[in-house]
Amino acid sequence: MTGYPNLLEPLDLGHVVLPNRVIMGSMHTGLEDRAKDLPKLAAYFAERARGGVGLMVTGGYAPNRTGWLTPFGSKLTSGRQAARHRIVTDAVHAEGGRIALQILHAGRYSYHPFSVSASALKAPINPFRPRALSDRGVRRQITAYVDCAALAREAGYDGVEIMGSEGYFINQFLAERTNKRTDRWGGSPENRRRLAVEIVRRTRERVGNDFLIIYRLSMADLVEGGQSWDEVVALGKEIEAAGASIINTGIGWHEARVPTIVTSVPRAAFTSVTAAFKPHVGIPVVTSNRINLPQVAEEVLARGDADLVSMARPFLADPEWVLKATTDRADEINVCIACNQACLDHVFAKRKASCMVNPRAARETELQLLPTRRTKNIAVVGAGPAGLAAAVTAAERGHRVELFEADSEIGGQFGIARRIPGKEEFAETIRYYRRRLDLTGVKLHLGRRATVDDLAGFDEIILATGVVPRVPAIPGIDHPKVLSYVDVVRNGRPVGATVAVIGAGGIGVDVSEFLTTESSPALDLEAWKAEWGVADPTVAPGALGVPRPEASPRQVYLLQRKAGKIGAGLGKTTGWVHRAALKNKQVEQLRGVNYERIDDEGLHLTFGPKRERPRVLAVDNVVVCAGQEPVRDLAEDLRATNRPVHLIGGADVAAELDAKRAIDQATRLALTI
Ligand SMILES: Cc1cc2nc3c(=O)[nH]c(=O)nc-3n(C[C@H](O)[C@H](O)[C@H](O)COP(=O)(O)OP(=O)(O)OC[C@H]3O[C@@H](n4cnc5c(N)ncnc54)[C@H](O)[C@@H]3O)c2cc1C
Ligand SMILES: Cc1cc2nc3c(=O)[nH]c(=O)nc-3n(C[C@H](O)[C@H](O)[C@H](O)COP(=O)(O)O)c2cc1C
Ligand code: SF4
Repeated sequence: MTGYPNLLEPLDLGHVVLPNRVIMGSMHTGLEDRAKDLPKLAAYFAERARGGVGLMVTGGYAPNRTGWLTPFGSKLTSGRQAARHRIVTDAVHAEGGRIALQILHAGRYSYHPFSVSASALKAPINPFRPRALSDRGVRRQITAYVDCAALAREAGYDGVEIMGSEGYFINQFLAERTNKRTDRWGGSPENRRRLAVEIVRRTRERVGNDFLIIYRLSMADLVEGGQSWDEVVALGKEIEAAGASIINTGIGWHEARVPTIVTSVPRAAFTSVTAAFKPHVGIPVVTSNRINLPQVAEEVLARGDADLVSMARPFLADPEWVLKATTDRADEINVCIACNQACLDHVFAKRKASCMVNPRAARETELQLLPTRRTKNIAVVGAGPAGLAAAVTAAERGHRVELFEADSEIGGQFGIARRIPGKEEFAETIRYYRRRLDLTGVKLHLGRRATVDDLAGFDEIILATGVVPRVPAIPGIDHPKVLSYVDVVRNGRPVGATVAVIGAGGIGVDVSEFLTTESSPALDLEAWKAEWGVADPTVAPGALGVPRPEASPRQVYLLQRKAGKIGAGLGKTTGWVHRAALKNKQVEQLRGVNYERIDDEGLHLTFGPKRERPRVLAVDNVVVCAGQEPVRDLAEDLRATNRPVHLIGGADVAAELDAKRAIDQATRLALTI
């Protein structure tokens, strides 16, 4: 018996028994879009089925061209396409798994000029204005859903998930915000619900009773004009009566200005919403978002918040999540740290999704971990993310690996990142690697700055020596009030009440959050809800309240030379959250500045190419976050002795917030060395 009795309890759904309470939530990876990628998708899902997840849901497939999220994206509209999906469903079934296909009609979120919706109202996040559907047009969309579900059945899927949340087509009919119709598809709440209910009812009629219909129901829209709680509950009841097997939780429309999945969102932040909904229906209810560890999932289920938990990104990070939980190896789980860097940010950039902490995700056929044919003695220098990934992967393949780390702890800059409020999850990656070092038998030398002599006798030398903060050439940069981000965040050097942060890249943004936050809202759900204005959905429509951020203990100025926006290099899904957080904390952002000098008076600035508008910021401290320099001394020394070296991670390319590249590069090297 493991410590997760609720999580691992089977669920009898009549015609099928799920072996546990874990669903892998829907994620569009980009492998759905082309037939030639289906074998890769099959390998991706098969690996996760082997890992023991109870039920998986594919990324969204449009039921017709108008519902396409992007032109030539994923859709399931013909028998020929359905036949090709057999490779996916057979692979999953061969591993003893179950898989449902998600039907997602994007409505006004469709990124093409032929989009349709309830009304001709443009979404704030899409330049294309949709066409309002006629009555016949609405009926044709319903038929498309039903046909798509029938094709999914023909393709061997165990069910479908009807995507009714996140602001997509069905939501656009449900909410007053986007449905201004006066016919039988709009006006009253009953009329607005008609589309969703008809889709489920007619799908059940068509597919029969031995096929799962999951309905993803938006329980908290998090936008003005969203559904009231009474409407949410009434919808749930009607969806159940129409024949759904399971109701899944959807949180927040894409256009909402409340973060719902980034790393600063507390774990299991929205399960109370599912808990409020669950008593109103008799079918099993799934909860979702930011559940990443077995103990978190277990607590959610033990509290009775839901019958099942859906985890999406955690299965990118670790396909064996369930297997490890079941076999008392939770400490071996590679935890999703909710960075979005290789998954959602890739999808938004029209790249195929993967995972920062698991570069093999959705690359299973390409990046295979095969035992080495010739065991080598390998030295890895530096136990940051790059060195750790290289060391454990090489050792897992059968090499003898020694890892040298100058610091007294492993983790490199992740040891700094984890101290940023809202980035505590980064500690999980360090924990994961610590465990994997033990399991793979890597010989770790902590507190040992490797020298050329230490590296004699190894067949291969991998240098992952990382970076050091760059010191900009500003007059007065050696003034005692000047500190580096390492001094402040890692070494805990005292900082005064007014501070200027030089450099508004990812680290400058993080340091500003560090300086303006006393206790991390990510660890305090109520404080986080207050900061972002997340209210009780049973009282406030759409769960929208008034944001009330805690006052900052400091006045912080965040400065950059460039005129563009702060944190411009941050991902699309995370950058806006950081910018909004800094605004909440009244961090003054100054762009297009020239740093003239630093002295007892403070930081002297001018603005623009003509060095105009001189201004002195009378600050107690200046914290420098002005980029990094690669640490390559050892590489140069080794090359001078004609020893070949592999340079990886920050030591190879000193870019900010670049762990994704570092881990990917390290893993690929170790898989071939
Ligand atoms: C505040 C902060 C927030 C961040 N947030 C993110 C984020 O959200 N996303 C992201 O992708 N990245 C983020 N990063 C950057 C990320 O941490 C780095 O890109 C990543 O750590 C680079 O990995 P690395 O292994 O190449 O180098 P490092 O992490 O710099 O590790 C290098 C290691 O080598 C050791 N070393 C150096 N020389 C020797 C020697 N001669 N012998 C032995 N050991 C040696 C060092 O002590 C160090 O531990 C953040 C960084 C900071 C500081
Ligand atoms: C790369 C990516 C793609 C996604 N695509 C879909 C999708 O096609 N349909 C959907 O309902 N949700 C999609 N989601 C949202 C997830 O299903 C889930 O709600 C979200 O990631 C939060 O859960 P998690 O914290 O367990 O990842 C996607 C999420 C990610 C990260
Ligand atoms: S890239 Fe980041 S958010 Fe996405 S699955 Fe991996 S760890 Fe999680």
